[in-house]
Order: sequence, then structure tokens, then C-alpha cells
Amino acid sequence: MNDSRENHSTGSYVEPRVPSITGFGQRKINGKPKIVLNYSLEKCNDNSGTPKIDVCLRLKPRTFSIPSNEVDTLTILSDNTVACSSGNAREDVIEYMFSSVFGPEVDQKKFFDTWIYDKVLRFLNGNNELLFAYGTTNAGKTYTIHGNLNDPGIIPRTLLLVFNTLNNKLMAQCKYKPDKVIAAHILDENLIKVEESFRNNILNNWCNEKIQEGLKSSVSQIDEGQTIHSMDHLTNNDITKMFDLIKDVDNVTLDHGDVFYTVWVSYSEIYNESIYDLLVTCLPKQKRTPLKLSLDQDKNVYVRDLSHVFVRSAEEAYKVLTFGKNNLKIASNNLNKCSSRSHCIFTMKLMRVENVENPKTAVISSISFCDLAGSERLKKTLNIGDRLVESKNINTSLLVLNKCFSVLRENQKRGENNLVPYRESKLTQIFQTALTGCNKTGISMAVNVDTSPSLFEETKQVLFMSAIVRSITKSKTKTISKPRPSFVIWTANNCKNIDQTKSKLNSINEDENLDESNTEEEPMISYNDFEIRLKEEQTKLRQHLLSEFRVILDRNEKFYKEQKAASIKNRTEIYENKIKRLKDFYLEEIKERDEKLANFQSNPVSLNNHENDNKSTMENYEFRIGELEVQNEELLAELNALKNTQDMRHEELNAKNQEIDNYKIMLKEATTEYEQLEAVINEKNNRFDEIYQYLDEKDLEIERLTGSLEAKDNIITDMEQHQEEMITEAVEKQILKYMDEKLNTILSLENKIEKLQIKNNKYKETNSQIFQQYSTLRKQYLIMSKTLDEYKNSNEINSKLSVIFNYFFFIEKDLEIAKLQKQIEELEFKLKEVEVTEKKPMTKSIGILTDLSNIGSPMTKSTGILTDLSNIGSPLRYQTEYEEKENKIVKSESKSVRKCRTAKKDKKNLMPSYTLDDKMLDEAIDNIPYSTRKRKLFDSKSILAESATVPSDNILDSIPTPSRALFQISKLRVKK
Ligand SMILES: Nc1ncnc2c1ncn2[C@@H]1O[C@H](COP(=O)(O)OP(=O)(O)OP(=O)(O)O)[C@@H](O)[C@H]1O
Repeated sequence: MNDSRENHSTGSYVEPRVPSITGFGQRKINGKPKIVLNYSLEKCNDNSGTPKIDVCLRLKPRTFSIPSNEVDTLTILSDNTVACSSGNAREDVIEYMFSSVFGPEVDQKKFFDTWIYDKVLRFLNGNNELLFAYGTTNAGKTYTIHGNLNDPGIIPRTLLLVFNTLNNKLMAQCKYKPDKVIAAHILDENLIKVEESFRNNILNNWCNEKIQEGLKSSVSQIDEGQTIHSMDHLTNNDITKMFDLIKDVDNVTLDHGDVFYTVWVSYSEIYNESIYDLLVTCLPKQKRTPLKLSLDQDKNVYVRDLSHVFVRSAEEAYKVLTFGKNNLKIASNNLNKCSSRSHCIFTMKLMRVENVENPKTAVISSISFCDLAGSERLKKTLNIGDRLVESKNINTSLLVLNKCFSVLRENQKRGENNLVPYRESKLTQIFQTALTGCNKTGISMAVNVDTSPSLFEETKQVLFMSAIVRSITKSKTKTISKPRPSFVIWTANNCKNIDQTKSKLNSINEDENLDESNTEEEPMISYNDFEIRLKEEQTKLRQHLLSEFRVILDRNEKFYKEQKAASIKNRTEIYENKIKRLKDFYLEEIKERDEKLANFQSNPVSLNNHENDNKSTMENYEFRIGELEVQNEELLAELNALKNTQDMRHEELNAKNQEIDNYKIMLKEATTEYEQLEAVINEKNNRFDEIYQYLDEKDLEIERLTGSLEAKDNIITDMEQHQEEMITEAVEKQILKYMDEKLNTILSLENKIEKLQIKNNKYKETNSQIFQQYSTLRKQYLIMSKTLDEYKNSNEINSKLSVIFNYFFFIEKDLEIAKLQKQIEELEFKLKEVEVTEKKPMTKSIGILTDLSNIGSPMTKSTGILTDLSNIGSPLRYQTEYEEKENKIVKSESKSVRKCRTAKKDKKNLMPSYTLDDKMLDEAIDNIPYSTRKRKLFDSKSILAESATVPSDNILDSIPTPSRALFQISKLRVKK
């Protein structure tokens, strides 16, 4: 929609806007302002994808540039939409959409927190970020990037956030240094020294400068609100104060494990289409050496030999930046006192190293801030000489940047693959890798605009470009080339590095005219076949260059042809229109005059009446004609100017055609070479495809193995659970079994106790029987003693006889007592035996019981049982009771036995000399005649027992010895 109109409004240095006269005939005279274009909204909806580039708009406060009576050219409609109008009611109003719109009231902190903070976090997490500040001159780009001492911009805030976050994880020594895009060096002692001295050189230089300046800043009284441009105006104190102002930045915690970080910064500028290292100082009047661009093995573009300085704090990094600013090209123009004359790029590289002592892997991320020089209108900046050349270069590089974005957008829109003209300017070439999306760089663009009506055209152009940038969406299709992993490639140290750094230190700049393709250093890891690869890369590069040349030539040729045709057509139309309008106008005027003349001739009275009027009308007409003639002359002058411009364009076109012809010749030569190389490239491509396929297969295998590993892990977890359950079950079973065993033991013990009780009862019975027997014997003994007394008292002879009888009776009784005694001894022995045999199981059972009581909680059951057992009355108690009773019996027994024994002993003592042996006794008895009563007495012991009385102990003393008894008996026998 309205494409032609858009084209008209997008005039620029190379593609001139249609001269203002064009608008003359096209202006709407009446009617309300009409929204004619919602480019961004419309295009984004078309594509319905996420914008690839995060584009925000920042408006400069009007107090700085616009007189209060002028109307802003931009109106903020919402958080992300603005309307653009010249303030002229007849002009169209155009709406533009951005990711965010920051009004003039938004300060640096809010801008940083809202738009930059997340990007810095992504950088800290290993992503690459690229931030552009884009806009017309004096629109506030440098202010946004650097800010001032009162309100620092995004770089100081980023530095503070980064160093506050890394804090104690920063390496003290610069042992590891990033190289190219994803490579890195491990520096040896010498290289570390060189790096340190380069760094100190910059930092000390900074301090010396301060001393020399004698705190110049305080004297020079720099405006604190002025954008910071170089260290000449800064002191250490200023920097500390500035960082103090922003120290309340929200810090973050990184969870990357046991890693350490190093931070390196670089600062470069693209001035007049050459790249310069801002951290390298030149001797006075010495020409600066431009740096070359190179490709690494992954075709990532990098600036060869650009210095990187190791920094340990935000302050140090900022000092390095301000040191670089000293070398920056700035100049004053009609619009900006300190206008940037170059595009400058400040880059911070973060290197995350794992296993610091012996690093195998590391991750490098970078964040670049590109402060683009402002697009300029020569008419307004009034630049001449060097400034004019700078302006042209600035505008050209910005134009190429715009072209790149336009081609990217068109390619996406039409599904084409037209070559993007990155190589047409150094600016686009440097960021080619980021813009193509090869290393997954997050690109952001802060569009700064000055809402002054005098800059309406420029602002409109900037907004239009921003809309195109924003309409480029993230590609959903898979890229053909696989992105490399984010790990760095450790490259070998070589003397070249030392030399390069030394040369920087000595500020000796050699003009190295190296071929861009011949720059690679030999990597140590993964690329042993580097040399072969290098050749391949060279071939590829040539091929790439050839194809790019061809496309550029074709496109340029086509572009200029179209431009020429369109321009001629436009101009023809414009001039035809203009001539026609002028013709019509004058015809109308003549017609009116003729009419009036005719009226006057037909009515002479009115001629008199209106003579004076006509006079004045004529005067007016004459004046008007004069005006128109002047206007006509002006227009003719403008026409001539335009013709001149057209001629200039023709000349330019011819020059370009000449250039194209030259390119064509080059192309022809290159085509031949290209065809030869194509075969080799195809072969290599096939090889790469195979490798990628192989890698894919390996990836799949790893995925499969990871899957099976997970499955096995699950099985092991299940098995472990099962095992645990089984162990618990087994333990429970064992406890139950043990309890059962113990219960059985208790039951068997109970049985034994019962049996013991029975035995005990039996013994008690036996004991009482023995006691009864003993009592009977005692009774008999007492009876016999009584009888013996009676005998003694009644008849002496009888008593003497009875003594003899008793003597034998006693002998018999002694035998009986001995027998009983033996029985008792046997019983005692048996009792002891029982005691011994029963005590053993008892002790055993006591042990078992103790064991049982020692068993823990699962034995509560057995504890119950034990309590029951203790209530039963232990077998030991029975035993003790039994023993006590037994002892009593034995005691009482032994008393009587002892008595008997004593008596027997006494008897023995009494009758030692009267010992009667059996033979003598038998002989004595034999001598007693059978007929006698006495002999009967000897024959019938039972009769004797019945009639005999047991002699008392004192009676025994008077008992005669057997020999005496025999003697007395014999005497008796003689007497009779
Ligand atoms: N948002 C803002 N708040 C306060 N002052 C601002 C703001 N934006 C710009 N300025 C002031 O406007 C002036 C010009 O800004 P600056 O130098 O940043 O412009 P520029 O876009 O970088 O210009 P050039 O492209 O010419 O270098 C400075 O004095 C700056 O302090």
C-alpha cells in the first residue's frame, strides 16, 4: 500500500528524495489529517513472527532543541506506538510501532532497567548481545550509550552490573584470553606479563594524565550534564562518584558451578570506512593503522589484531573506555557541538572457565555497544572539507546498513535468497555474523529521535528504517549450517601474539597488508587437519567473494538502471505537470482579463465608474505578474539546479557503469577460478554433510543411550525398594522366629519347673517318710530305754542279763542307725546331685531369661512372659525353700545322729579294753546250755526286743564289759 508514496518520502544521500516541488501538486488542500500508513503494524501482522531485532524508540527532551512555540513531530500513542506528523494539517500522519517507546521524561536508570537489564543477564549467561544506538545527528545516541556524570548511560550501568555479579568469581590473573570469535589462548608467564604491562600502560596513562591535568576537570568546570566524551575531563573521583550514583543496581547470582571468569574489553571505531583500534595510541602526526577484517574457521567475522584489555573492575573497564575516547573522532557541526564522526564499538568479552587449573572447556560471550554516527543532512550540518567527507562516509555506511535490513526483509517477505550487501561497508561487514544470526547474537536497536520539526524529514526516514528493521522476524526454518557449540577452542600461543602486543605497547603501527583469508592460527584441539581446512576455507572464501561480486554487480546494475528510468520518468512527469499547471494558470488569467476587457468595451459608463478600480486592479495584476515571473524564474532556476543534479547523477551513473564494467571483467576471471574450485567445494560440502550426518547419528545414539540409562536407573531404584522391603520382611521373620524359639524355651522351662516341683514334692515326701521312720526309731529307742530302766529297777540279775541283751540290742540298733545314716547320706548325696543337675539348667534358663530381657521393643511380648514367669515363683525359690527345709531336717537329724555317734564314741571310749570279738562272743554263747532261759534269750532276739527297754546314757556307764558279763555268767553257771 502506498509504496510510491513511501518511496518518495525515503530520500537519502544516494537515493535522493523527490524535490519539494513534487509535493506541490500532490498536496491535499482540504480535509483532515489521514493515517495513510501503519507500516510496522501492518508488516508485523503480515509476518506474524517474533521480531528478530528488538527495536525501541527514545525521544530526546524538547527543551534541548525545540523552541516552545513549535509542535513536536512525534506523539506517543501508547507504550509502543508513536504517530509522526510534520505538524502541518495537510500532511499525512504515520504510525510506527516499536517494542517499547521511551518518552523524553524517561531517565537513564529507567531506560537501563526496562530495556537493557535482561540483555546483560543473557550476556552473563553466555549469550552474545549487540546493541546499536541509531538516529539522526544530535538525537541522543551517545547520551544513551555513555550518558553523563549525573546520569550515566548504559555502558557504565552494564559494567557495574557485570562486575557486581561476578564479584568473587573473577580471576586475579589474565591467564586466559579470548581470541577471534570463539577461540581462546592460555597465556604463559611471558604473555601474562605483556598483557599486564599493556593494561597498566593504559591505566597508568590515565592516571598520569590526571596528574598532568592537575585535576583539570574541576578547573575546566565541565558541564556535568554534558555527554562524556573523553578522559580529559574526568578524574578518579568523578568516576567513583558516578559509580556511587548507580550502585543500587539489582545484582544477580549466577549458578554456573565451580567456574571462574575473566573480562576483557576492546574499543574500536569505523572512521571513513576504516577500522581503528582506539586503545592504541599513536605518536603525534603518525598515521593510524587501519585494522583488517578476518574470518575465523566458522566464517565468523572479527577484527584482526584488535586489542583486548584485561579488566578487574567496573572502574578499570570504564577508565579503559575513556582512554579510548581520547582517540575517538569527534567534531563540532551546526547541530551538535560534540558530534561523533565515526561509528564506535565498545565490546566486553566474558570468558567462563571451568576447572581453572587445567581447563578443558570455556564459554565466551560478548556484549557490544555500537554508537552509530548520526545520519546527516549536509544542508543542515553545513559541513565542508573533512567534515563533508566524514558525512558522506557516515551516510554511505548507514545507507548500506539500511539496504542490508531492507534486503533481509524482502528476502523474508518474498521467500527469496538475494545476497545481503554486508560487504559494501565496514559497519555491516563487522556485524555480518550477528546480522546473519550465525552465532545466535541478540540484536537490539535503540532509535533516538529529536522531535524538532526542523528535523522532521530525517526523523521520518529514521522511523521508516526502524519499521523495516522491526519487521524482520526470526526465521522459523532450520538453518543449513549447524551452529558451533558455545565452547571455545583453545589455540596455541605463538610469538605472533607477543609481537603484536609488544608492538601495541610501543605504539609502533605497521601496515600489515595481509590477505583476509590468510589469517588463521593453528588451533590445538579438534583441528589437527587445520592446513587442509585452511585451503578449503580459502577456496570457500573465494567462492563466496565471487558470488557476492556477481550478485552485487547485477543488483547495482539493475538498481541504477531502475533508478535512472524512474528518475527520468518522474522528472518528465513533474515538469510536464508543472508546465501544464503554469499554462493553465496563465490561460485562466488571460481569459479573466479578456473577459474584463470585453465587459469594459461593452459598458463604457462602468469604465468611467470603475476607471480608478481598474487602475488599481491593473496595478495588482502587474504586481502579480511580476511575482509570477519571479516565481517562474525561481522555478526555472530550481529546474536548472535539478537538471544539474540530474547531470551529476548521470555522471555518477556513468562512473558506476564504468565500475560495473571493471567488475564484470574481474568477474569473468573469477568465474573461471570459481568453476575449478566448485568441484573441490562440492566434495568438501559432501564431507561436511557426512560429518554432520555422523554427528546427528551420534546425537541420536546418545539420546537413545540416555533413555536406556534412565530406564535402567528406574529399574535399579525399583529393585532397591524391593530389596529394602525384603530385608524388612526377613528381619521381622527372624525376630518372630527368635521370639517363637524363646517362647518354646520358656515353655520347656515351665515344663521343667513343673517337673522339678513334682520331684521336689517327691523328695519332700521321701524326707517326711525318713523323718517318720526316724521318729518311730526314736520312739522305739525311748521305749527301749524305759524298759531297760524298769528291768534295772526290778531285778538286778535280770537287769544285768538285760544289759547283756541290751548290749547286743544296741549293737543291732547301732547297725540299724548306721544303715539309716547311710540312707540319709545317700539321700543327701542324691539331693546334692539333684541340686547340681537341676542347677545347671536353672542357670542356663536364667541366662536365656536375661538375654530375652535384653532384647528390644519387639520383645514386649516376652517381657510380658517374663513378668508372668517372675510371678510364677522361680524354680530357684522352690529350690531354696526345699534346701532350707532339708537343712532343717538334716540339722535335726544330725542332732540325733550326732547324739548316737557321740554315744557310740563314748561307748567305744568306755570299753576299749573289753572289746569282744564275734568269735569270743559266739564261744561264750555256745557255752550257755541250750536248755537254759538265757540261751533262749540269745536265740530269740525278737522276744528280747519286745521285752527290752532302751538303757539310758548314764546306765550304759555301769554296763559291764562283755568279758565281765561272760565271767559273771560263768560264775552264775558254776553256782547253779
Ligand atoms: N534523553 C536526553 N536527556 C538529556 N539530554 C539529552 C538526551 N538526549 C540527548 N541529550 C543531549 O543532547 C545533546 C546531543 O546528544 P548526543 O551527543 O548524544 O547526540 P548524538 O545522537 O550522539 O549526536 P551525533 O550523532 O552527532 O554524535 C547532548 O548534549 C546530550 O546531553
